[in-house]
Amino acid sequence: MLELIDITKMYRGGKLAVDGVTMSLGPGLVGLLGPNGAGKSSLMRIAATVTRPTSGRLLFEGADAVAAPDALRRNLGYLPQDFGVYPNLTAREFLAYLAAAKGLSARSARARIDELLEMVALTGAAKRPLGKYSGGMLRRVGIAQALLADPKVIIVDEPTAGLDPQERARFRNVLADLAADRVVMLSTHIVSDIESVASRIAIVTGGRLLRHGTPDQLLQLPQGQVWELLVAPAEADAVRARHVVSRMIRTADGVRMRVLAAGPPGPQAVPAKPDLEDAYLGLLHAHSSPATGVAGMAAGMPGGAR
Ligand SMILES: Nc1ncnc2c1ncn2[C@@H]1O[C@H](COP(=O)(O)OP(=O)(O)OP(=O)(O)O)[C@@H](O)[C@H]1O
Repeated sequence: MLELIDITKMYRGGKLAVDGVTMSLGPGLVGLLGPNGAGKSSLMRIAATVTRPTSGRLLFEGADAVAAPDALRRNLGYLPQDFGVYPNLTAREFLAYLAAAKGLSARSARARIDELLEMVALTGAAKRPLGKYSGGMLRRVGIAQALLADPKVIIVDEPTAGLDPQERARFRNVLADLAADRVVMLSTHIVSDIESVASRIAIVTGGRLLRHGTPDQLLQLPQGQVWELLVAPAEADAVRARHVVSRMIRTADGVRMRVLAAGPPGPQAVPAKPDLEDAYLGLLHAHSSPATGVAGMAAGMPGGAR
């Protein structure tokens, strides 16, 4: 439904924020995962037709959405990272104002706003001024405004930043429901934000798309290369210097470490079942240090995902 073809974005001053990204998105939730500064917001602004790419093509239902963005814009809900509200308006007034700006009639706007407030669990708070809302409630207003025109494509930029775990979970569930028959693109630098809800995950760093695949395909990458071991506190630094450590916990018995390595990182190491955090860290490491990267992770990906 939405295709990005060899997209690049070079800002004034020469910063290459997006470097040849190609991805094709159909219904489902795609999680754009990458560290700060990876180019996620730039890519999302391009997909939302807010910024023009320096080169490359953006197609919506096969038609050029850079030269003629209106068809995509009519079908788009976008929640930018720096979403602002009018603090003196209530949620209902704010949504009514935006609905009018989008050209919805007052009557259909009223019905739609009721439906959306219910969906994001804000019906009870709809008459309170937005200035009195928590961060999580404001994000939910942000999602409601993105859904006003019942879009086919929903783009949300780091929507869970600053939310508590309960709000994060609620937000994830709302987006997962929406993704049943829509394209939902969500960016984050936190693996757990998307691991339970994304049908596909795109890993980006330095403006490049490292991998785009299903969670199962990504999980294949560190297969056989994840280990757990318990070391004395004095040995932990040496292990960290040699290997990618995806987790470590200090316990009464020593330091329990989870390590990515082609072979056992120590005599007591036992193999562990890879998770997405392992796959993500392994890919980032293989990209930044291809010579020492975890075996096979810089090369092709099983399942043909890219
Ligand atoms: N308008 C701009 N002008 C110049 N450079 C920019 C501009 N916007 C972003 N950049 C730079 O482009 C790179 C990618 O930024 P971007 O915001 O797209 O990344 P991100 O992955 O969304 O990061 P974050 O999670 O920190 O928002 C960064 O180095 C950033 O400083």
